[in-house]
Amino acid sequence: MSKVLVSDPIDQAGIDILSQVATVDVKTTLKPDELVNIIGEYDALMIRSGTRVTKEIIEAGTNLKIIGRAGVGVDNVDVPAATRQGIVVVNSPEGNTIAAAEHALAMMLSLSRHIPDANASVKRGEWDRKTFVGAEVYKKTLGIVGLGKIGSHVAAVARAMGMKLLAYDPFISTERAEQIGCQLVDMDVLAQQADYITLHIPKTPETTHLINAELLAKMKPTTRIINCARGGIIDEAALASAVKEGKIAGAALDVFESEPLAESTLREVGKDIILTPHLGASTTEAQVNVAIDVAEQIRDVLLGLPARSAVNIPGLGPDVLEELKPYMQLAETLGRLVGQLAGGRVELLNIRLQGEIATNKSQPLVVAALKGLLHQALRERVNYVNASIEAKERGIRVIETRDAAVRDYAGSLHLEATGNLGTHSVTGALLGDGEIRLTNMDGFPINVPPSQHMLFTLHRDMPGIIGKLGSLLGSFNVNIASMQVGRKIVRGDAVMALSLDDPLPDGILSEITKVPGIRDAYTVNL
Ligand SMILES: NC(=O)c1ccc[n+]([C@@H]2O[C@H](COP(=O)([O-])OP(=O)(O)OC[C@H]3O[C@@H](n4cnc5c(N)ncnc54)[C@H](O)[C@@H]3O)[C@@H](O)[C@H]2O)c1
Ligand SMILES: O=C(O)CC[C@@H](O)C(=O)O
Repeated sequence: MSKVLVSDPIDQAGIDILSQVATVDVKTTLKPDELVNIIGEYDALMIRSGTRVTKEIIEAGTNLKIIGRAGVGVDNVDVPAATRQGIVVVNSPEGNTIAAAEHALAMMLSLSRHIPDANASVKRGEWDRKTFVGAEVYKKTLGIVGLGKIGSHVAAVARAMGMKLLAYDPFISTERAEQIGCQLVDMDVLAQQADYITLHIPKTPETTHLINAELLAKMKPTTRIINCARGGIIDEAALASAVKEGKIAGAALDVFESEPLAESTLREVGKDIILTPHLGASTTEAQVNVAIDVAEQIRDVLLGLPARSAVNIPGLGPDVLEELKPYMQLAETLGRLVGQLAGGRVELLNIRLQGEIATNKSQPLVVAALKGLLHQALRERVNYVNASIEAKERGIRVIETRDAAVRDYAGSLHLEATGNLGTHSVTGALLGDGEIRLTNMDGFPINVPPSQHMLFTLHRDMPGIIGKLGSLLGSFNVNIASMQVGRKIVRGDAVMALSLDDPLPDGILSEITKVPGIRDAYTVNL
């Protein structure tokens, strides 16, 4: 049975799902060196934001197949190191969207009305109404930095509260922003005009210290900033000075450059800075959502199925996976087949996507074909995560073409592999019931389902050849399950595709090519 380590507090709903397929150990107080020492035992690791999954931990995780982040941000995982080792990294892109958006809105209102300090003063026995005079958000301008899932929900609620909306997001179209009721502007305009600025972007090299002393200097003295995205997007020292010196009115922060927040000038500023301990996703609802979402993906990967929200499988989002899932198996099967037909060292793989799969969302099919192609050499070491890297490192050139006009099946794939032993090609399609059909081999039309053990021959189409091959296989105690001949012209060249109940014994291929008329024979195990 597989073993899963849960190293941060995760809702029981997630543990229950994992327990269906694995032994689950919940250890939420491990120090980094303790995690390095035990991670080798586990097939999967499930975390929240508390565990930092470093390269050292990943390298010690020799059995790891998947790291599941119960939340959005994967900045606490060394994703390149995981990719290199073929470990899938998944997250829950939507499970805590509402929770994080509502926390940002709560922070905005709390900051405007001094709720945390007013509450503390009443609890101290005071009744001070002068100190806590606030500001309204109605008719004020909210500048949203990052108009993704959380930013869009914040926009919808803020609009309903009567706020005017500006947004900065270089990756969002003007039409999309207008749909949400936002005017797209550049960061400087947003900084100069907004009364409230809320951040909903990932932390990347481009966004680190996006809010710095220079930008703070452009803001109005009445501006308030909310950060429920990631620590480090704001230069904390510059922010603390700007609020202290009255250059801006205040800030509400849920996330910090280093967490837990150590000694910091942010604590010294008083009622105009509100701090919460990374609570954006901490609602009962969000924790159930993310736990279920990520646990289901870990379960699927441990069962050999693809994950719907893998962050390190190029192009494979949930919507794409839904559409391409049936074709992934086809691509991998054809990759395995053509790799074994080509034998030796493959240098070039031509992939043609035909019919309904000839779209620009087809990159996962290329990855699946490469995974199949490399299976012979790498076995279980190759997977959807590292197939492209492994192919590149082996010097395999990949050429991808698309032809939507081919309509003999709804969608079909044609793979041609060229290596030091020659060139071979296969085509395959899916039938209406999802069954795979091999429809062409080396240019000869066939119509056979793939099977575990197969034999292909290239021969001259002449009487008696099938009988001789059958007798030869019989003499080696190999049972034929099905057989089909594909030819272009009568008595010309032909291929034979045989499904066998047993693997071919060593040495039989050279006997097969001694049969008069048979030029070549290839054994394939799928
Ligand atoms: N505080 C919490 O507990 C909590 C909870 C959930 C999410 N988060 C964080 O909130 C952030 C947003 O999450 P989301 O689900 O909305 O993500 P998302 O991917 O849906 O949206 C992010 C948006 O940022 C934009 N963006 C990327 N780089 C940018 C740049 N350089 N400048 C401006 N915009 C840029 C993208 O185009 C995208 O629209 C993430 O950092 C996530 O980790 C925090
Ligand atoms: O795990 C958490 O509580 C925080 C999650 C949040 O930061 C996220 O990026 O999803």
